[in-house]
Amino acid sequence: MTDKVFIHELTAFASIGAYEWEHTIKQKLIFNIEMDWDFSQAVETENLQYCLNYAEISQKVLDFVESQPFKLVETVAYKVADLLQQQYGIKALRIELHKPKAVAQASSVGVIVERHFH
Ligand SMILES: Nc1nc2c(c(=O)[nH]1)N=C([C@H](O)[C@@H](O)CO)CN2
Repeated sequence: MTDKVFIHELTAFASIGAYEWEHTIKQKLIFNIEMDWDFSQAVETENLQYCLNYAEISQKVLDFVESQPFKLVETVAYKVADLLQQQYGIKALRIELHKPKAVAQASSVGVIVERHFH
């Protein structure tokens, strides 16, 4: 059995792009994040302290992504995965990162990173 906490369509405005002109603007990045987490202690105690707090993680990701420039979406996805693993001890996660305006003819483009740390 695997329990998961998810965050869908978390939207950041970031300095992101491979080209110099992209760093004169902010662009939208949208995250779908899924994180493995055993719910049993939280369910036994009904205590938020044993949860993977989706509100706290959402803010952590936004603060990280919006506070510094990045060139590639791959880098953002890798660094967010590392951040979540290191700060919360998440054992497995999946990050889907969209840069929706990057290709005019596509509704969205981006990358998917999956990690299994155990
Ligand atoms: N795989 C990737 N392809 C592209 C990226 C990227 O980060 N990863 N970035 C760009 C440009 O920044 C683009 O979004 C702006 O035109 C192109 N391809």
